[in-house]
Amino acid sequence: MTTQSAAGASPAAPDTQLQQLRFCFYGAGSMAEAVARGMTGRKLCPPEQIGMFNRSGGQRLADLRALYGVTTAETPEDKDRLLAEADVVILSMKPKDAEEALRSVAATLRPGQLIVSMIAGLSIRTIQALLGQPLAVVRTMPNTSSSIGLGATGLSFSGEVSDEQRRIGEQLFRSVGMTVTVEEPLLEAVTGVSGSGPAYLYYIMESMIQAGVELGLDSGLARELTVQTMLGAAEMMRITGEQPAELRRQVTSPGGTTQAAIALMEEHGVGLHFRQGMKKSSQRASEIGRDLERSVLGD
Ligand SMILES: NC(=O)C1=CN([C@@H]2O[C@H](COP(=O)(O)OP(=O)(O)OC[C@H]3O[C@@H](n4cnc5c(N)ncnc54)[C@H](OP(=O)(O)O)[C@@H]3O)[C@@H](O)[C@H]2O)C=CC1
Ligand SMILES: O=C(O)[C@@H]1CCC=N1
Repeated sequence: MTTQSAAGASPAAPDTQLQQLRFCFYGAGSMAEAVARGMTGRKLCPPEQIGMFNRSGGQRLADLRALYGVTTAETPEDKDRLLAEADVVILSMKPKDAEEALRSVAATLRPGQLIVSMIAGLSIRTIQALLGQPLAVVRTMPNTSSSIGLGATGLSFSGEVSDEQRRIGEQLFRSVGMTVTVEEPLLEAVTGVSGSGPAYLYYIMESMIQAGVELGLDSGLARELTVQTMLGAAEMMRITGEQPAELRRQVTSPGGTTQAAIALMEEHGVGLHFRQGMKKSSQRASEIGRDLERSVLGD
């Protein structure tokens, strides 16, 4: 029943068509910066063709200009111009700000522009209702690793998206990592796995470093060992194609140290609670989407 496909284990080469396009990030926070940094790092298009604005302006926009060479806007007129001139508008505000933000630009956007949303939970149907017209929408769930070209992004397309626009959406996120295409309802699962995913791994690494220090290691050393271990384990899975259970078996000597650690973790339900936490992220995305849909569409 679902379309699920993956592309781009490593970022795609710059695309000549994307070089011509104008992008506008509506919202200039962590996620907008992560994708813009990936785009400029990969030379997806000349940096001045990437527009960005936020609510508060000031130092944040000055920093983004200095770091990435992007174009920013502070006045309502300049924001409107960036939006109106963009081929691709990337919605990058928090879900709580989306309703007001989208309604306020409904009259500025026009058919032919591609709307890319990174907003957790917000459905294509709700976006189109807020914009007051059935514009072409790519709903996505990226993650912060896009900033170094190692993102993982789930994509879903509205019926209005042309083949050309679909390619633009895919290439945009392939330029900052790998992409998977799924039916829209599965974007909540992508949120639980890879959208929130970097935070789980940072959380594990925080614990590993803390335990290393409690065991007597210098904190810098504990950090280096932890990072290399995480990198090595991820690369082992990628390069060997082995199941993680098999790779874990290879580390675990009967009656040895790893077995003692895993047995204690299992006894305390670490794996179970980890899975429950991931499902909670996905459920939360659904709740956010339902609340917005109810507020906008009254469903
Ligand atoms: N962070 C992550 O790891 C991921 C986030 N997402 C999604 O990305 C979106 C952005 O998240 P994140 O970057 O973390 O959030 P941030 O809070 O870092 O950034 C939100 C940005 O939106 C701006 N904004 C809000 N309202 C308006 C408005 N009316 N006009 C102009 N700008 C506005 C804010 O401006 P100001 O600061 O001036 O108020 C800020 O620049 C969210 O919807 C989230 O669900 C998706 C995947 C991963
Ligand atoms: O925490 C959040 O709501 C966002 C969406 C996925 C990652 N961060």
